[in-house]
Amino acid sequence: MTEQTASAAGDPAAEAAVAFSDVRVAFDTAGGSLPVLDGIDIDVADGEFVALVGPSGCGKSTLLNLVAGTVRGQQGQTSFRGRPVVGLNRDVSYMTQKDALLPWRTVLQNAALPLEIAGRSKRERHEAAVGVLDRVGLSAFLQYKPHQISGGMRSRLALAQALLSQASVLLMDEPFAALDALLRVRMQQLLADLREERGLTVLYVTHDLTEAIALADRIVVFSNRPASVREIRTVDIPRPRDVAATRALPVFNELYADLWGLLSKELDQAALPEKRPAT
Ligand SMILES: Nc1ncnc2c1ncn2[C@@H]1O[C@H](COP(=O)(O)OP(=O)(O)OP(=O)(O)O)[C@@H](O)[C@H]1O
Repeated sequence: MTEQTASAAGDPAAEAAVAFSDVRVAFDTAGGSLPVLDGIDIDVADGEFVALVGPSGCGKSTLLNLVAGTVRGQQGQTSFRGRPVVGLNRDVSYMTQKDALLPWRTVLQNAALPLEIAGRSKRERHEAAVGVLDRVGLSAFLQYKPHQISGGMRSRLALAQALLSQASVLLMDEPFAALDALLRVRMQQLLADLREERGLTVLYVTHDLTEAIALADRIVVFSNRPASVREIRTVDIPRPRDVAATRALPVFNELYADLWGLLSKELDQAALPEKRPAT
């Protein structure tokens, strides 16, 4: 299952929706230069779902920021559909850890925003937004403002917004972390279904290995910061998937144990200095 290159098949450069080539990123901080990404090489094929897992703070969100064009590396290249990302990338939909809902707009108006920006008619916007809000379970809250709904509802609204954008590439940073277990599985299923329907490419950061296995075609495991690609695993579960049912598959347990072992090793290494006996 291990792959040395991150391309799914064939010529990666020709197929890649997103490509990181020897990307290095360091941030200037009060304490000096903080190396975050260390020579990242990953190709994400068009229509592929790639989950990014790794220790907290290793640089996963930074990787999404490179694709969104809000961060630039000091070395290497991040490409989007064959072209280097040099400024804000408006061809992706980015669901960040903190939602960007407009407080003065209703749930319906927030959801429809991407369609408004795309110049769709009022009627078209309304119909599409109502349909997706229904699928995320918010149809009873169309006229509410963001501060009037719960954290979990806000993240479902942010998901609706992302799904209503016409972008074919979704960047998702722990999008379902605020949801309870049952709702999380339902939203994962919705994402999996829409991904099949629309052939979406998804780059998905998560700390939840269950979620990574249930949704992804491949899972990239990162090292501690500065992050390098530790391993890439292919998820050999046929699609379309019934998200909840994936957990009962033998391959699920095997992969979970494998990923858990890889991540535990990283955490152990990060903890090494504290493990040394006091002298
Ligand atoms: N703009 C910035 N300026 C300075 N440091 C930054 C900046 N953005 C991120 N960092 C630092 O870079 C490191 C990696 O951050 P990042 O958010 O990419 O990690 P992550 O793997 O997504 O973390 P988590 O899993 O906890 O969400 C962290 O130490 C963070 O403090």
